[in-house]
Amino acid sequence: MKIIQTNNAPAAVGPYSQAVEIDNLVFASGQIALNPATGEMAEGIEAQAHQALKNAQAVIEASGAKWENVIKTTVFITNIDDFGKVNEIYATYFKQPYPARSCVEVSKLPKGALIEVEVIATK
Ligand SMILES: C=C(N)C(=O)O
Repeated sequence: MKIIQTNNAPAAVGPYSQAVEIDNLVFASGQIALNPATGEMAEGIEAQAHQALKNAQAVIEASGAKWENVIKTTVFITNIDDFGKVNEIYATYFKQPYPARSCVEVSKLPKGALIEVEVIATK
């Protein structure tokens, strides 16, 4: 098992690693829209979706896996009415054939985030 750590994504906001690699799989923790340079949360669902996806990509790339090799994602959003907006942005980060995905509405996310994105990739 290998722990992945990068300054190109926000530091963990709790007792977890940014990602854990085992065999040929990289399990990344959920990313919220904190700017890794400033620690500030992006504002609004669109900006948060971009930042959360960028953070997830930075973690995966820090592991040496390719973003194209993401196989499964989970998207947590605090308002399912944002589903369409999130899909539009999400689709710009992935090419077909898309990874498997679950998208769920949750009541609250850490630090008041509107979205959290979790990914699993192969190496
Ligand atoms: C942001 C997280 N991934 C967490 O708190 O677990």
